[in-house]
Amino acid sequence: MEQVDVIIIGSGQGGVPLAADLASEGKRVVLFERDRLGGSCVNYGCHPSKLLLASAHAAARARRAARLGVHAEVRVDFPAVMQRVRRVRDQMSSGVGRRLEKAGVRVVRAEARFTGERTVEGGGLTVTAPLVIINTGTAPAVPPIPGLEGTPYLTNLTFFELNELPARTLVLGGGYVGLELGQGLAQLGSEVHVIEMAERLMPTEEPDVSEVLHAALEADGVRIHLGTRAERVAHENGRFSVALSNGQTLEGEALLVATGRRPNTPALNAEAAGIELDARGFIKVDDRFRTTAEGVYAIGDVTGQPAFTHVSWEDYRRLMAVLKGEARRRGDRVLGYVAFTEPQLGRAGLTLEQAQAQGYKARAATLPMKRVARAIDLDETQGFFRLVIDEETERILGATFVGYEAGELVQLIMVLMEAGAPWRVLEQSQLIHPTLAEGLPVLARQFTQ
Ligand SMILES: Cc1cc2nc3c(=O)[nH]c(=O)nc-3n(C[C@H](O)[C@H](O)[C@H](O)COP(=O)(O)OP(=O)(O)OC[C@H]3O[C@@H](n4cnc5c(N)ncnc54)[C@H](O)[C@@H]3O)c2cc1C
Ligand SMILES: NC(=O)c1ccc[n+]([C@@H]2O[C@H](COP(=O)([O-])OP(=O)(O)OC[C@H]3O[C@@H](n4cnc5c(N)ncnc54)[C@H](O)[C@@H]3O)[C@@H](O)[C@H]2O)c1
Repeated sequence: MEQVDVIIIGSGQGGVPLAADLASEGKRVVLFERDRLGGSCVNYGCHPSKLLLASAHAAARARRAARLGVHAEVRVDFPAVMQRVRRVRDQMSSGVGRRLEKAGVRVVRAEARFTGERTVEGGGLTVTAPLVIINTGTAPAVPPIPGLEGTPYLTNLTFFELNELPARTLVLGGGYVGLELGQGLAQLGSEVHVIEMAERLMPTEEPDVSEVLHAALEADGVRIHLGTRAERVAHENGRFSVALSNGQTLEGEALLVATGRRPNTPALNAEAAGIELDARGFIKVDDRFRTTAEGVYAIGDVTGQPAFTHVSWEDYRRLMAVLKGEARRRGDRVLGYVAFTEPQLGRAGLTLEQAQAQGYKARAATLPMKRVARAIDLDETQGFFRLVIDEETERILGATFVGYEAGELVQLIMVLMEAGAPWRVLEQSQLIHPTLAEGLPVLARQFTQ
């Protein structure tokens, strides 16, 4: 058995910079990765999906330009779209490999499992270290639908290998993955059906968010089936047929399963190292990323926190500070995220309902995008800006922006929240005309009434 200084399992968003920084400090670092370097975001998540959406949105915007008096004939070269997706993805993944190599990290391309306290085995190597960091992320959770197993259904792991645009695509799940990829495929020319078991799309978001996204997807030709589940799947002669609990049967050449995630912990043999998992199999950590085993830390999606790349990456910075003995914590940060649908959903902090449930004397103001001059200029008037404040402290508690490029704008609110600024800062700001951001002081002014 070899002794090293640090073992990292998984080359996810936090694991790679941690490995590189610690190795650059002169530590002997071994990193295990069983799949492609760079984790889900680079290979199967954020980037391949946003590369695909860049093409899809270009097609949709070109079609929408007719409303502005500009008529374009749109022809999608799907193989070229997918070649670009894979080319850029591969460049990003190779870049991760070069970064690790340059920093002097010893990369073991194999699945890792614990064999004892802070002792890990993989690829024929057994190593032990005083510090072990788990960054193993999540995998698609595939529901046990009769007939599904053994069919060539797609998940985010296989979707980006598509070479031909499916004439009809059935998407199971109307959450982030289902809506981004479902709308993207529709804009590229597939006939898309989204099947969601909840009564609305994006059921974890506010109801009027679901309404705007529902209308936008329908306008792109997506057919939406709510409050229904797939009960049986069959695949014959290259065609899927999915029997729904509402009695309908849908057919398609592709079936994308996007029904949520499960933690990558079964292979870890965590109990051998004294690492406790929660009831859903995520690794239990405290506010300093410590697992129940001394010297073993976990970061990123595998801890069951909101599953976003920037959260995992920020975990890396905070864990580095914790390891240096600084009084840094895991939880004291503003959570924001974006769904890259068209229009986008940009979220920061708490919704009104969440704030009230936490005991705040919360108040919300909403401004429809059709009252923002720039949105009218662009003919992009779907959606709204919503701000939630604490009436007692005047602090901003959260925001929901649905609209054109709303994901860029919501970050302005995140910075104000991080600074602890009161909503009056927004209200008093003279922002630039005509921009979308100019709507924000108008929104904040509602609190003066
Ligand atoms: C389709 C899709 C689109 C997304 N888009 C966005 C987006 O736009 N923005 C955003 O912020 N987030 C997005 N996400 C979420 C984002 O991808 C994750 O939150 C992010 O990758 C953080 O992951 P992580 O660092 O926890 O680990 P991951 O990136 O999941 O990496 C974990 C790594 O550990 C490896 N591993 C697992 N078990 C073992 C083992 N036993 N031994 C060795 N290696 C192991 C895995 O192979 C993997 O490479 C998207 C996700 C999906 C599925
Ligand atoms: N832009 C982004 O940042 C981005 C994009 C994609 C994914 N992600 C991350 O990845 C995570 C996973 O995304 P996801 O879309 O896989 O999960 P999700 O939890 O967002 O959505 C899954 C949806 O599937 C539905 N569902 C579950 N089982 C079903 C069934 N049997 N039949 C029909 N519907 C069913 C759920 O009600 C839910 O609406 C997200 O929560 C997010 O954290 C982020």
